Amino acid sequence: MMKSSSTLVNKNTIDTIAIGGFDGMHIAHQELFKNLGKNGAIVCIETGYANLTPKSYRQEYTNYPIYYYILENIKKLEGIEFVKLLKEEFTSLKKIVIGFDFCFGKNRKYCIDELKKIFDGEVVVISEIKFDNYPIHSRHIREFIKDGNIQKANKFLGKEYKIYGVAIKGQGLGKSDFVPTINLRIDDFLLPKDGVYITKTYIDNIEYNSVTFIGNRKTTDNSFAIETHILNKDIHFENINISIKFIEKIRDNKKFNDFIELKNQILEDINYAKKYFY
Ligand SMILES: Cc1cc2nc3c(=O)[nH]c(=O)nc-3n(C[C@H](O)[C@H](O)[C@H](O)COP(=O)(O)O)c2cc1C
Ligand SMILES: Nc1ncnc2c1ncn2[C@@H]1O[C@H](COP(=O)(O)OP(=O)(O)OP(=O)(O)O)[C@@H](O)[C@H]1O
Repeated sequence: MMKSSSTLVNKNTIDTIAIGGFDGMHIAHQELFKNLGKNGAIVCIETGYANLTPKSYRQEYTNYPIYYYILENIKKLEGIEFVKLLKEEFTSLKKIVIGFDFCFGKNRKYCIDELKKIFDGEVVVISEIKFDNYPIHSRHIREFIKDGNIQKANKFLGKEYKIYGVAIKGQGLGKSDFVPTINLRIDDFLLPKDGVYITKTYIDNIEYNSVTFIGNRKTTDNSFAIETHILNKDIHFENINISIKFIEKIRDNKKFNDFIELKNQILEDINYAKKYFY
């Protein structure tokens, strides 16, 4: 199926929609999308809290066009008004796909039964999807990421957790005293717990194996940094868009007694990552 941007699709052809916040576009969200059919679309309610796939980054994880609605603008609607809005927006609407816990409208007082009564088309309800008996939800994935439990987060996401940022100027110490790194500024995305991670880094759509450090550089200037070292390559960039996929946490951030100790540890981290990749 071709990827359909919402700007390219004729809204009047859309006959099925899935509704929700869809931060992370995780495994359970993808189960909903399986019911969208040929002329489906995703209606994404923007809470302002999405930080796994903020803004329009969700489109990367589906071929269906996504239409964004700001929660603040629709949360006071009565049930009838909400359904009327959907039918005005999608004039061929026949089917709505939602999860077991979907509620909407003023004070979230309208849930599945009300939707079935108000909407004159089909309402498909997906029962709670779990992984190893644990319910899959964006809020749980955020907690795994905040704990550095990347492997579990990735299992729930159904893909490797990916963040986007911009390369910025560093201290200039890496290349001379440690290993070369690309320093990053990350906005909007949830950062994994401070520490060192096995990662893949994407620059100009090229994938590089890497290790990434997140945290205060306790051993040097104590300032907060996100730095990625590309394995087996000495490349340096600034002001370029970069994305990073997290694979596994290697260790916590640490203060070392001197630069030599830190350098030795960084080399060990690199070796650990190389064993994963090669
Ligand atoms: C794989 C890796 C692990 C790192 N681990 C630590 C650490 O545990 N503690 C710390 O203070 N700094 C750590 N750093 C950050 C270094 O202090 C940092 O790369 C160095 O200060 C150079 O910074 P610059 O790129 O801004 O010049 C790590 C960096 C890398 C690449
Ligand atoms: N585990 C799940 N099983 C089935 N449906 C789900 C599941 N999680 C979410 N949904 C459905 O997917 C849609 C999007 O939900 P939502 O954005 O609230 O996801 P979520 O992962 O539950 O997020 P949060 O943890 O922030 O509540 C809703 O229709 C919701 O009912």
